[in-house]
Formats: sequence, structure tokens, C-alpha cells
Amino acid sequence: MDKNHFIEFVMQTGVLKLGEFTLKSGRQSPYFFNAGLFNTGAQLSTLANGYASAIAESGLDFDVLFGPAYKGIPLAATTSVALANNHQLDKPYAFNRKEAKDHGEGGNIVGHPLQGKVLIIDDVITAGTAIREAIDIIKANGAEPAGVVIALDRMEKGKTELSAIQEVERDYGIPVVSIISLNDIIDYLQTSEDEQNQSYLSAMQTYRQEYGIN
Ligand SMILES: O=P(O)(O)OC[C@H]1O[C@H](OP(=O)(O)OP(=O)(O)O)[C@H](O)[C@@H]1O
Ligand SMILES: O=C(O)c1cc(=O)[nH]c(=O)[nH]1
Repeated sequence: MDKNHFIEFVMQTGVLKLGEFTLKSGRQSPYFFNAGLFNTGAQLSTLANGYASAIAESGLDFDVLFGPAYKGIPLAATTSVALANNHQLDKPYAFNRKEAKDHGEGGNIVGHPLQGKVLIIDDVITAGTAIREAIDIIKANGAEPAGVVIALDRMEKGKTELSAIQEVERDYGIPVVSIISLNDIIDYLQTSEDEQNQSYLSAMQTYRQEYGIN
């Protein structure tokens, strides 16, 4: 699936919405990507195929897929299925509990132990907080991060003039692979014949000027 088809897919499913939203970072954004709305088997299958292709094309070497709670959980589970079905890559996966369990098997990692090189799979990166927390969990378990795969790179500044993603790549020496970026969404809106889409374009461009890296 190319980038424009992926954008059509996320707009049709309501995952990508244009409007007014408050982000985890406190930023007021004219768009929001809610991966929780990939909520049918067919949608998850299409999404997982997209992630699996991005992983296979990246050539990233890893031992375990890790989906940070909560929205990373179905992403890791379904992408591991797509990697096995489409790419003959049978990789183990894991996810964390946000609150540690103190009975039964205990702990806060579910699935395969975090060992060796761990590939993080998540929905979006804005300021990078969630990814840094995921890397801390991987390191606390004695494993090392191998890279990050996300659906949407919002291309926003992190703590410096670099993007949050560039800072993660610099600080941890790992690649971040994304299916689409903010620039792809703006390009798509620019060529869209839908008047409502067109009307959000200037808000998107203003937001990119304020928080974006270019
Ligand atoms: O780069 P950041 O500024 O950290 O923002 C992006 C993160 O915020 C959301 O997760 P959230 O922590 O809200 O958890 P959820 O998966 O439980 O919705 C989203 O799923 C990303 O992981
Ligand atoms: O920055 C966030 O909190 C955020 C942005 C976005 O597009 N989607 C999301 O789930 N969280």
C-alpha cells in the first residue's frame, strides 16, 4: 500500500481526524491519529500488513517485537502474525502492563521475555516521551533497543530544534521507521478535491510552522 492509499485508509476508518485536539504534550493540534479506532479484524489486518512491509523493507535486525501499552499491544500482536504470514519471519512479541501484577506470574511484561535486540512498535511519536519510556523498560529488562516502527511521524520538535524522532535516533543510536509523516498528510490534503479537507490545510500548515521541524 503506498502512502496516499494508507492516508485514505486512515481517513476512512476515522483513525486520522481533522479538528481540534489536545495532545499528551499539551500541544493543541488540528489533527489526531487515534489508532484505537482500528477496531475490526479486517482493519487490523490491513494495518498489520503495512507495519510488516515497513519492517521487512527496512531490513532491521531484531529478536523480539515490543508494543508499549496500551495502543502498542494489538499492533505488536497483529504485526507478528503478518510478519509470519507474509514474510516468513516468525518473531516473538511482548507488551507491558501499565501497572505491575503482584500475583500469578507477576511482573509487568506479558508475552516473550525482553531479550536481545528489541524492535518497538507504536502508533505515533509526538514529543518522544512514550518511546523513551519504552526504551527504559527494554533496558531495565537487560535487553537493547534495535529500532522503532510507527505509523505516523508527526515531525514535531523535541527538546531542541531537532525533531523528537531525530533526538531518539541520536540519543540511542537506533533508526525510526514510519509509514507516513505530517508532510505526507499535508501533500495529500493539497491534492484532495474534498472541500472539507482543503479547509483544514491552513491550520495544518500553521501548526507545522509552530511545532514542526521545517
Ligand atoms: O511522543 P509522545 O509525546 O509521548 O506522544 C505519543 C504517544 O502518546 C500516545 O500514547 P499514550 O501514552 O497516550 O498511551 P495509550 O497508548 O494508552 O493511548 C500515543 O499512543 C503515543 O504512544
Ligand atoms: O501526541 C499525542 O498525544 C498523540 C497524537 C496523535 O496524533 N495520536 C495520539 O494517539 N496521541
